[in-house]
Amino acid sequence: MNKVIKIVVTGPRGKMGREAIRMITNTKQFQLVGVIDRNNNGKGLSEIVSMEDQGQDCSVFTDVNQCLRETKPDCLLELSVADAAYEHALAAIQFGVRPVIGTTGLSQEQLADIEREANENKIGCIVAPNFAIGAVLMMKFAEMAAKHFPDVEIIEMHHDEKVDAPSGTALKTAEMIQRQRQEKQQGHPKEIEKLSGVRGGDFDGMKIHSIRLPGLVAHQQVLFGSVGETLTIRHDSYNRTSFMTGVKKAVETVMHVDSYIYGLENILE
Ligand SMILES: NC(=O)C1=CN([C@@H]2O[C@H](COP(=O)(O)OP(=O)(O)OC[C@H]3O[C@@H](n4cnc5c(N)ncnc54)[C@H](O)[C@@H]3O)[C@@H](O)[C@H]2O)C=CC1
Ligand SMILES: O=C(O)C1=N[C@H](C(=O)O)C[C@H](O)C1
Repeated sequence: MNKVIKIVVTGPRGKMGREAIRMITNTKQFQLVGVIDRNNNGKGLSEIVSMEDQGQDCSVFTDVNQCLRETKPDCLLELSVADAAYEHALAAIQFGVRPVIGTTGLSQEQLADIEREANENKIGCIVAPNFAIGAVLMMKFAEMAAKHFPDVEIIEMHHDEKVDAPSGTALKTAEMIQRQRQEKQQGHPKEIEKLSGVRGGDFDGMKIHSIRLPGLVAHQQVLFGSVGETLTIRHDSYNRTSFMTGVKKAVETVMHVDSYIYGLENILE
């Protein structure tokens, strides 16, 4: 029989945190042993979130070190904000706890530190800018298309509570396209922005456009253009349950690896 995986969730009052707690509670081989919240140290989880459809209560911590010392988890599921995620991930690795990081907005330097610490300490760590299987396929398809279509623009659309722009998914998509695409500065060489920022952010000559509106969840279009044709690859997450298959897969997988992995595509068969 498989061993039960003991999990600490960060950001338990957040949109992803609440969904993840529901998934963990409904998964036999997972056990929620603690949560890390910005406030509410010493309270019970049931005092800070509605536990209607959830069976497992646990303690709330604000200090990551105290939480890891007292709860002794196998995995830290990070779903809060970038700077806290960095601190939580490094602390987890020091305690021998495997981080699964869904939080986006971490800098390249922060990710490089986490990668180095995980690899030096031989602790499995998975960073997944998007846990939705369809989003991972969208990125892979975009990477394939980029070999044939060097002209590309990325439009990502999210709810207006999102703090980081561009999204982690858009950045990861651009990185994957960059691996295949011939170097190219797109658009007219003498292009003039008459309104600042109107052509979007520049990633190695590719443009990324970020849209924020109430009503949206998480959506992205990758548009390729060539002579007389365009190709559009689009993914939509309509709710946060869409991310849970990937979260589950990442938590199960991180228990069997001893190094840093960036991107869910690297663990899907
Ligand atoms: N990888 C993926 O598939 C997905 C990633 N995300 C990312 O996950 C993160 C969370 O997203 P949401 O749940 O939508 O945001 P949210 O704003 O609803 O929740 C974030 C929570 O983190 C908490 N928090 C802030 N500082 C903290 C700290 N120091 N310690 C513990 N908790 C702290 C906040 O109080 C809040 O409850 C974001 O970075 C988002 O981009 C979101 C959806 C999918
Ligand atoms: O904040 C969100 O909502 C999401 N964040 C991730 C990102 O930045 O790519 C994943 C998904 O797009 C939802």
